[in-house]
Amino acid sequence: MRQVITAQQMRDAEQRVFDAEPDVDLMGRAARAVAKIAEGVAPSGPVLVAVGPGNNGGDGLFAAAHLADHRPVTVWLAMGKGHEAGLAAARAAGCHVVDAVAAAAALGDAALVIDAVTGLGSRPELPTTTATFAEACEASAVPVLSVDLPSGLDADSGQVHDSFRAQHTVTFAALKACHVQEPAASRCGQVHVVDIGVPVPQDEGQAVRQADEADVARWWPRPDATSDKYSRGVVMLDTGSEHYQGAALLTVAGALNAGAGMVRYTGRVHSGLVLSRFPSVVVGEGRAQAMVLGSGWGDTDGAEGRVANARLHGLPAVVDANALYALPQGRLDGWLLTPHAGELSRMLGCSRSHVQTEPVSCAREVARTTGAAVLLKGATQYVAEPSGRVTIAVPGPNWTAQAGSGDVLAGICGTLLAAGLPAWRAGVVGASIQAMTAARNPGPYPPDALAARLPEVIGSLLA
Ligand SMILES: NC(=O)C1=CN([C@@H]2O[C@H](COP(=O)(O)OP(=O)(O)OC[C@H]3O[C@@H](n4cnc5c(N)ncnc54)[C@H](OP(=O)(O)O)[C@@H]3O)[C@@H](O)[C@H]2O)[C@@H](O)CC1
Ligand SMILES: [K+]
Repeated sequence: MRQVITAQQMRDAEQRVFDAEPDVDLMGRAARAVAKIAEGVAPSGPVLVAVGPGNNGGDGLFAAAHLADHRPVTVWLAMGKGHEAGLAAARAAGCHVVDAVAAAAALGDAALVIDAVTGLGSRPELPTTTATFAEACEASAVPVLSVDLPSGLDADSGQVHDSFRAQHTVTFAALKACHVQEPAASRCGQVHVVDIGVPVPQDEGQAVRQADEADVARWWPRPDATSDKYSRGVVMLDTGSEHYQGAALLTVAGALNAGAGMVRYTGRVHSGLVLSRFPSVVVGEGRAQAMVLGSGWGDTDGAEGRVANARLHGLPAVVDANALYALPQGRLDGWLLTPHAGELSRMLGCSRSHVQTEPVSCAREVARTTGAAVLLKGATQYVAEPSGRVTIAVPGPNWTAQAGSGDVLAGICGTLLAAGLPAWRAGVVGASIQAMTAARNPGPYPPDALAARLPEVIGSLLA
C-alpha cells in the first residue's frame, strides 16, 4: 500500500524537517536521487535539463551539476531565471546554459531530457515556449524524466493541462494525486518514489492510499483443508433482465471465476440459459453469505422492492447499476456500491464532469451518507469508506473500458464479500484483480473472456 499525499501535506512535512534541523539539505538529497535515476534511464550521452524559476528547477540544476561530472549537460532556463545556488553549481560543473532556440536544437542530440520546470508549485497553463518545448519532446524519441511531476500538471488533481509527458517521474517522500489519478497518471510514466528523509504522517480518516499487487495477494481469500462451499462463501445473484440477459451470465462468470464456494442465481433471466453456460450454479434463494443486485436490471419494475428484500436477508450486498437508484433508507453498513461516474453523478444530483474532476470527494460523500463502501469505477478506481479513507485499486490497461466489465466486476466483488472480506476491501481487491487480469492479457478481450482468465491470474498471484 502506498500513501498519496497533497502538496500541502508535503510542504508541511518538509517544514517540520526544517524546523527540527535548519541546515538539512533536502534539495541536495532530491537532486542526487534525480541524477541517479537519470543514469539508470539513460546511462550515457548528452542530457538536456529544462529548468524553472523555483525549487523544482533547483533540484534540476543540482542534478545537472552531478551529471556534468562525466557527461555533457545542457541547461535551459525556461522562464529566464533559476535557483541561484543551483545555477552556480551547474555552471561550475561545466553545464552549458542556453536559450530556447538552442535548447530545441539540443533536443536532437539528447539522450535524456530532465523536466525540472515546475513541481509542487505548478500552475495550469505553461508559458507558450515551455509548452512548445514539451510538445517537441513528446514528438521526439528522447525519454523525459520529470522531477516531482510532469511540469504543467497540478499535483493534487488527475486532470490534465498542457504539460510534459514523461517516461519516468521521480517524486519525493510519497505519491501525489497526479501520479495515480487518470488521465494525469498516464503522463507520469513510471513513478519512482524516493525517500529524502521527510516523514509524511497522514490523517488516517482522510487518508488516500494506492493498493499494490502484494496487497491483493495478501487479502485474497484462500481455501484451506477445512473449507467447504459454505465456508468459502455462497453468493446470491439477482442480476440481468429480459432485456439484458447477458448481465446474468457475466455476473455469474465473475463470481465463479473469482472462486465462489457456490453461486445461486435468483434473477429474472431464464435459468436454462444460465445453467447451459454454468452448470454448477444453483437456481433460487437459499443459504448465502452475500448478494449482488442491479447489474443488467435496466429500467425493470420493482427495483425498490428487490433491494428492500435483499436488505431483509441481512447480508452484505454489492449494489450495481440501476439498483443504485433504489437504495433503502438507513445505513447500509457492510454493503458495496459500484457506480461509474455517470451513476454517481445521478446519485449525487451533480454533473458527470464534476465527478470526473472531484472523484475522491464525490465517492467519499456517498460513502459518508449511506454508510456503504463506494467503488467508483473508471480509468482510476476509487474505494471510499464511510470514515473518509480512500483506497485506489491497482491500475490496469484501458481495454476494460467496455460494456459488461462492470457486470463481471460486480460478480467478483460478490464472491469476495461472501468470503468475508469487508466491503471496502472486496471493492479494492475485485477491481484490482480485474485490472491485473487485463494487464496480463493485453488486447481487446471481451469481458467474459477476461473473466475466464481470472483463475490463472489468481493462481499465479497466490503461488
Ligand atoms: N516540498 C518539499 O518537501 C521539497 C521540495 N523540493 C522541490 O521543490 C519543488 C517545489 O518548489 P516551489 O515551491 O519553489 O515550486 P515550483 O514547483 O518550483 O514552482 C514554482 C515556480 O514556478 C512558477 N510557475 C509555476 N507554474 C507556472 C506556470 N504555469 N507558468 C509560469 N510559471 C509557473 C512559479 O511562479 P509564480 O506562481 O510564483 O508566479 C514559481 O516561480 C518540489 O516540486 C520539489 O521539486 C525538493 O527540493 C525537496 C523537498
Ligand atoms: K517537473
